[in-house]
Order: sequence, then C-alpha cells, then structure tokens
Amino acid sequence: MSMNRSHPSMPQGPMTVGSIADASLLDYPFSADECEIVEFRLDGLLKNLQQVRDLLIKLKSSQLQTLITARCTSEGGLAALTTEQRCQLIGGLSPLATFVDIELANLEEMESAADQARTNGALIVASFHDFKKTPDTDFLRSKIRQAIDLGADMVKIAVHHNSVEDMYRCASLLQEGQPIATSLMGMGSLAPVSRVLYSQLGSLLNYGYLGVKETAPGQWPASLLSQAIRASKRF
Ligand SMILES: O=C1C[C@@](O)(C(=O)O)C[C@@H](O)[C@@H]1O
Repeated sequence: MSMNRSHPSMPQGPMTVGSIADASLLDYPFSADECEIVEFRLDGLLKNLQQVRDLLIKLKSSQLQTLITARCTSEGGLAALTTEQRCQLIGGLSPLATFVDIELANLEEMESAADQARTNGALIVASFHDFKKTPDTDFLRSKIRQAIDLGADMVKIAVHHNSVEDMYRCASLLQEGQPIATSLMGMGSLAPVSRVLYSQLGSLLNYGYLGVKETAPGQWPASLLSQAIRASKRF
C-alpha cells in the first residue's frame, strides 16, 4: 500500500463527517449542509446491510462522500465480529465507499480488505481510539508513524481528553504538521471545543452525529459542528 495525497477524494480542508450506527437513520434526509461525508458504522448496522448497500449506491451519485467501518469492540465497536467477518463486511461494500476506516491495530491482519478497497478506489483511513485517556505525545507520534509505515492514506486519532493539557498536547501535535493527512478529535467534555480547534489546525475528518444519538462521547450534532467549522478561520 502507499499513501495517496493526490487522490481526487482526498479532503483539501476540514470536512464534517455525520456518523450513523443505527438503522433508524437509514432513511435520514442527508444534506451537504449538515455533513460532507456520511460514516456507516457497519458494526451497528448488521441487520440492515442490504439497505446500507442501496443507500451507498444512492449516495454515490450525490454530492456526499461515504465512509465505511466495522469497528472492533476493543475500540468502541457495537458487535463482536471476527477479523474475517469484518474483512467480509468491508470487502462487500468498499467498491461503493469513498473511505474505508480500519483500526491501526488490525490493519496488517486486514490487509487483504484494505488492498481490495484501495483497488476499488477507496482511501484507507488507519484509526486509533482511546475512550479513557489521551496517551502521551510520543505514543501518539508512534501511531502516526505506524500509519505511514503501513501505507495508509490518512491517520485518524480519537482520544478522551481528561484535562485542558491533553487538548494543548493534541493541538501542538497538529500544529507541528504531520507527514500524512491527519484527523484528530477529543472525546468527553472537551470534545466539542477540541473538534472545532483541531479543524482550524488542519484535522480533516471531524465527526458529529446525525439524528439524536452520539456515536462517541461529546460529539456535536453534525449540523452544528459543520456550521462551527465553516464559521472558524484556519490558522
Ligand atoms: O472513529 C470514529 C470517531 C468517533 O469515535 C468520534 O470520536 O467521533 C466516532 C466513530 O463513529 C468514528 O468511527
């Protein structure tokens, strides 16, 4: 695999991702005013894969981009799936998706699904989640390095902020500039402010929720996040 900064779908600025992990949102009136990318959390949509497929087909001819992931339980997934099941889920739908998100921890094991997705034209997002804390900066740097070494197109880090210090550290990491397209977000009570700040500092994929339920602690409703990002100038 190799990084693909010039891919036509690579975001050139901060985008809002509207996340859905619940079948009740499959008939949602998606609009580019609310989010530019729709994330399908397949781990929460297992009983509705045909509907997801139909929707991905419909969105392919719209202005919206799509992202699929089948999150593992250790990083917040909603269903216990084997690696093979996750590869199958991703393999079946990746021809229809703009982005495919696979956890860094599983990327080597799921390399065949990633390669297949790439062959189908999708960008590979290598993700890392910590729902309890913000690991130290060297650790976060090692995750970014790992994403580069594994040839991902983009790295995405979602970490729980327990202090303003945690947020300062992540802001500095973005300000340094990273040699790979990067998305970074805080979770918890500092999630909202961190997400706007990081979008100003170059975080590309910025997640909010559609409907009424967050898919991670502290997310903004996607429409508010999108408005806040549009109203904030880049540094
Ligand atoms: O990985 C991410 C980011 C996220 O965890 C968040 O913090 O907004 C929400 C998840 O749905 C998504 O897959």
